[in-house]
Amino acid sequence: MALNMDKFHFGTKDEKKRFCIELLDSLKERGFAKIRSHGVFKSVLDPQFDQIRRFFNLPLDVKMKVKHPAQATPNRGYSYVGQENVGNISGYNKGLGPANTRDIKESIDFGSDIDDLVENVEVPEEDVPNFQVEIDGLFHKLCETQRHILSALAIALGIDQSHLHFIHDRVENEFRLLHYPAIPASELRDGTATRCAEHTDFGTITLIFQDAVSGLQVEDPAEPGTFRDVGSSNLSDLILIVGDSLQRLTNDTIKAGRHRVTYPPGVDRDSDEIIPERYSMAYFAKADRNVSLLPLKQFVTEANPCRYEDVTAWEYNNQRSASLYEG
Ligand SMILES: O=C(O)CCC(=O)C(=O)O
Ligand SMILES: [Fe+2]
Repeated sequence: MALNMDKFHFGTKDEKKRFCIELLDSLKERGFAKIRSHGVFKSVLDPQFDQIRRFFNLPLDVKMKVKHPAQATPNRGYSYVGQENVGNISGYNKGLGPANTRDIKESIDFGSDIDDLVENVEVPEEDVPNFQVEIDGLFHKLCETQRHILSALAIALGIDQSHLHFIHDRVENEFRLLHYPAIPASELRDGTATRCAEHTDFGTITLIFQDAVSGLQVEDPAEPGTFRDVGSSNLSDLILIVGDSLQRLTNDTIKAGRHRVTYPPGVDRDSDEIIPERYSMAYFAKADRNVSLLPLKQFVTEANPCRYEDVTAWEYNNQRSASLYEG
């Protein structure tokens, strides 16, 4: 069931509080939360998905004009199918070292226009008219939504909202558009290839929109190893997943949601059925690079001693990203 964010903005004091508690409960019980009325309207998302389709339908040599730079982070620009393999970190997460699963996806990443570490890689106007201006607009809109969600989580956790905002002050977030090409179901059968291998995200929170094909799955926190489908009956359902940085800051009070993208619900894995192409958008909120991810003092008690070492958001991000990219 989707939580209605109107209750947070316009509800009574009790309704607002209830929204915050239900949000936190959903993250703890299901590993994700689904949110409606989050401020990004269907009338914006529908044409945005069309624009994303236009970009990925361009010939490869045109997409390569905005290719991902050689350095792994921060993520900017276009990554071709096979360039990033999330499977390399699935094993890392479990302490097993790199795995060998290919991701069958292509993506393009953007940062904020005030990020002074790197320039944004911009899609030229002649390749997809209005693309960049709309992406920049959506980036800002999602940044606002992210701030409201952080406020709601702070209320539910009983911590200072302004502190969570302060550590995201420099907007060092990343916005990723993804295309998963159509493939025969049989290509995923032996496990050497997938759409996006299981992983946790590195930042604080991730906001995802997916098209009707679905295929996103989140691990059931109560049953590690069991992944459950997260369908989007409505294109504007926002799926919220917690990343490693927030798990660290809260000293495991909220755990990062392990997720992956695989067969859409209803596909017969033993057939040669073609899995339709899929498009999604993922907005990764990140703590400012210089912020320490040492657990906040409110979450460190005698019963729950500090579980993590002092590492900055940037150091952590780079440790995790190092194994992701091919070139
Ligand atoms: O495509 C999706 O729905 C999720 C993608 C994802 O998990 C990621 O890029 O980190
Ligand atoms: Fe992810």
